[in-house]
Amino acid sequence: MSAKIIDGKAFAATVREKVAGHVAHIKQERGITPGLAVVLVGEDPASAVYVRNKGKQTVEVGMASFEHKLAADTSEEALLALIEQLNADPEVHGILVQLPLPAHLNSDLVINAIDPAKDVDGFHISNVGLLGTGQKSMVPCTPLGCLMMLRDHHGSLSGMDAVVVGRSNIVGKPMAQLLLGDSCTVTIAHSRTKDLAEVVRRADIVVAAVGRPEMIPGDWIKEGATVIDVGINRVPGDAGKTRLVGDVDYASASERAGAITPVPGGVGPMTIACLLANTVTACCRANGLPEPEGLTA
Ligand SMILES: NC(=O)C1=CN([C@@H]2O[C@H](COP(=O)(O)OP(=O)(O)OC[C@H]3O[C@@H](n4cnc5c(N)ncnc54)[C@H](OP(=O)(O)O)[C@@H]3O)[C@@H](O)[C@H]2O)C=CC1
Ligand SMILES: Nc1nc(=O)c2c([nH]1)NC[C@@H]1CN(c3ccc(C(=O)N[C@@H](CCC(=O)O)C(=O)O)cc3)C=[N+]21
Repeated sequence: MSAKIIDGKAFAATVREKVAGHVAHIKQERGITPGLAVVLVGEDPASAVYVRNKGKQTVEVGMASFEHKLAADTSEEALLALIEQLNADPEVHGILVQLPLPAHLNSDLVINAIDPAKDVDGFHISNVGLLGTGQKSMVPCTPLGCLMMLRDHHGSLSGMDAVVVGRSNIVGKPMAQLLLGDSCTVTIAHSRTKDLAEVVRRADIVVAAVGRPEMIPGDWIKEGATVIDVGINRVPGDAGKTRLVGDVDYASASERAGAITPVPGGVGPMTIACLLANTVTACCRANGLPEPEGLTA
């Protein structure tokens, strides 16, 4: 079988179009411009690219973008003071602190200082708890984007066997919660999992979020399964350049899968689109406006 390619780039464009429609409506009805603040600490070039892309797309959908770039040696007190200021700023509806933070900063402390209502990453303990108990929350962008693509492809996910490879707080765990919420039978695998190949072979849905280039070979994929590849790994390419690959060996996996997301052009663009969607949702909730439909979990 040759897999259907799930085009995250095209899907993300439709999400951004919906977001732009809601933004225009909110501006017209209430004179409010949804605003997203992104905080970057340090000079990591890859993070700087993401932050620039986010800022550009934020402006493109009609929202206000506030970028705060802090030196790598910024103190915890200074970062917490900025977060306090953004929490209090009525023009800021969403706050994202780019991770990972430099090692001298306690990221749990920093994230939990964000007003949960403005926590568009969905990483604050309140949002994690709300998601885990099936209550309305801010849902982490990457898992939300994956869920949107899965629902679009399958309709209902009820009763499907889903395997999430990776158990990070930002991808693996919230992904598993969302799949459980959609009534999948969920397995979370990680570096200590015994016989990962056997676990992955059972799956109707495989979500790979490991951070190891092409570690999942095609022969682990059940015939016809849906593969969502979250991994973003930069590896040496031709002529001294680098290229991006996922956590799944795309060439062999697409021979067996029913559907698969590419890297680049899969989960990555959906992550940014969902960040914009969460910002509009946060703005609506903050202003007592009806929630945008089709943009939340
Ligand atoms: N497309 C997008 O928008 C995004 C992409 N990413 C990408 O997704 C990937 C994962 O990110 P993130 O969750 O933050 O990564 P983390 O490093 O936080 O987590 C990786 C997880 O993979 C598990 N793991 C590591 N090695 C193995 C192995 N050999 N077999 C099975 N499991 C293993 C780890 O297990 P253990 O817990 O036991 O150590 C851990 O749970 C990265 O490539 C990252 O760049 C991340 C965020 C957004
Ligand atoms: N607080 C926080 N929230 C995040 O959501 C967050 C973060 N920190 N730190 C880093 C990771 C990573 N991440 C990506 C977002 C978009 C692409 C993306 O758009 N990727 C493009 C390719 C981009 C390129 O060419 O480099 C694609 O896959 O097609 C990738 C990765 C968000 N993260």
